[in-house]
Amino acid sequence: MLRTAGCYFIRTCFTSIGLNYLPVWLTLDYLSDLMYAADMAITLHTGFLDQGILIKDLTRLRKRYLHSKRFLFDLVSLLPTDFLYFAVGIETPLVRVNRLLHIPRLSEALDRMETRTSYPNTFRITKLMIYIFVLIHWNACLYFALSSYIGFGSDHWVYPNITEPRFASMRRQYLYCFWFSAQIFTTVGDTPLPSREEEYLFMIADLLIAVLVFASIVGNVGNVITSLRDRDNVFFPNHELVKAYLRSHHISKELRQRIDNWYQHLHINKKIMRENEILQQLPLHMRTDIAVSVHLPTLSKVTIFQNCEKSLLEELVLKLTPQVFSPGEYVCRKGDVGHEMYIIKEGKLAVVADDGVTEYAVLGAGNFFGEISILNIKGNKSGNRRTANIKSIGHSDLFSLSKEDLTDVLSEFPAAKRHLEEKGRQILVKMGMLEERAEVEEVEAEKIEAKIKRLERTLEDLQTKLARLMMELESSNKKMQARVEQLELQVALLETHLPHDGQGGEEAMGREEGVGGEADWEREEAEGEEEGDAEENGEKEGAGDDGDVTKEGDGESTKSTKDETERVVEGNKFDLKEPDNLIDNIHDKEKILGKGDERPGKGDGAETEPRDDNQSRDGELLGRRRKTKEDSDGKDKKDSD
Ligand SMILES: Nc1ncnc2c1ncn2[C@@H]1O[C@@H]2COP(=O)(O)O[C@H]2[C@H]1O
Repeated sequence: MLRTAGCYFIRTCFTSIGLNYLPVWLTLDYLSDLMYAADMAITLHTGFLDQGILIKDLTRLRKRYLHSKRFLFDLVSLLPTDFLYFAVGIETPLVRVNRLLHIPRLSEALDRMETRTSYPNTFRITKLMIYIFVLIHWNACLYFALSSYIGFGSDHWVYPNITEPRFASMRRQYLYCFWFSAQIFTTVGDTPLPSREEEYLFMIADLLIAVLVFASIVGNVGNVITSLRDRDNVFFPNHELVKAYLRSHHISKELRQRIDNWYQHLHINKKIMRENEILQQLPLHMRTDIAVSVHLPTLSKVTIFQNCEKSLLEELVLKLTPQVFSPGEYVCRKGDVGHEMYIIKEGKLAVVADDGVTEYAVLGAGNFFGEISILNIKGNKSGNRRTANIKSIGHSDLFSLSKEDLTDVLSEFPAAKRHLEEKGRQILVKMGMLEERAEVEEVEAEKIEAKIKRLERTLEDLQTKLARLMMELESSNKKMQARVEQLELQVALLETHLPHDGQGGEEAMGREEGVGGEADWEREEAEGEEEGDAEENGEKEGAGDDGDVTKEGDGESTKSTKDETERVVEGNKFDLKEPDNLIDNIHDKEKILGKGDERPGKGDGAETEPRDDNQSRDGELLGRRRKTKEDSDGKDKKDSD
């Protein structure tokens, strides 16, 4: 594409160059045609993303390409217009003007490269330079063509006479035109004054384009510089701001020097401090992958994490915060409250005495420290305070891990926690800061606490069960009370209808029959209900059992509840049998009444008839009652079976 953009114009405008190198141009032309054809074939087979899914289906790909504007451009640009050479002659490259339709592909290709390159700013500047170069080249070609049209050397503005040996060579022709064009586009403006209208028009157009070119150069370069500064600001803390702050607060020269050194170290060694902030925009899984690939080598050097599962490391790696300490700087001081632990990525640190000189130990890459004060080790006399001073020997690169994050991670990985605690305990023992008796006491206290918690839980369970039983007992009592009241009512009704006055007439007996019938029916119904309730209770118990499967001893308690419920139901049944006895008593009374009728002196012959009627009715009534009772007994029996 670049070749087309460059060569087409040079061949057309610089006719001598075009003709002298004709075989070269023709070879290049047909080679580039072949490449365009290959490009079309590749485009036809290149998959595309549809809603994030890569489409590779050839029919869809073909349909998409053949219906696109790009296909139209590609097709027109490849039309074999070269056959027109036979008509206009081989020295007229204008017949291939359609090849210029490929030029938009150049910008497409450059844009695509820009998104992929690791150096976007360098690429942007290079792209800008290419565009400017092509523009100056085209303008140089047009200037030479216009000079040729006006006449070489006819005035000061046009290209000098090419018959002069100084200006005859092709190289000189091209270089002069390019220089002339570059002067216009860079707005240097040191060009000969135009004298003809065509020349003025050419210059006006060129100067207008030049303004745009210049503006775009300034704008693009400015953008690149700004984005470089932005990148620095994102990667590193803003030094300028800090400097201004330090100046305004009259900070001592020595401290300012230390801060400057620290900034220099960050920049020189490319220590990126705000990586968590930068990566924040990415989805979590990508962040994890990046963090794992960047920091895993350091973490896997740390002894406690060497045998850890990958998932633990992945969790940890996201929570690490990089920190850089300068030479002689204290990372922590003895007696301070500990809020984080540190893992050494690079550099050396010393465990020093309070004088800051005596070194107890030197820690290097892969070591960690600061865990004792944040782990709550039992028996640790210093509690949550730092047990030692840690001083950076040179510049040191550390990862800090906050107490909360460490506790979070370790709660899921007890083996790592034990390992850390063990190491901390060893140091404490060495320093004589571990109170072993206190440790044992703490363990005991923990055990007792756990026991109390267990007992509290058991007590709560028992209380729940007791409340349930009480409720059941109360409901059974209510039912029994209701039943007793019902039966008392029945007895009272029956007693009021017993013949106190010898008027055992039809009316009384009829009512008695009705009442007795209702009573029996009610009894049966009530018994049915009672049994239904008992069954329901049984079901409830069953449900209760299912719900409590995890609780110890529930089986037994449920069983006892069931027994009690059965006992309650049995009690009800026992009570229910009472009315039957009562009814039997009533029957007996009726029998006596019947017999009373037969007693002498109770009536004359005239009365015998109706009495017989009464007697037979009474007999019927009794028979029916017995039948009802037998039926109900039989039903009871069946039910109980
Ligand atoms: N003798 C030692 N050797 C190695 N590390 C130590 C020694 N004494 C203290 N430390 C570490 O220094 C840290 C200081 O803060 P911490 O007490 O939280 O945890 C301490 C240990 O991790």
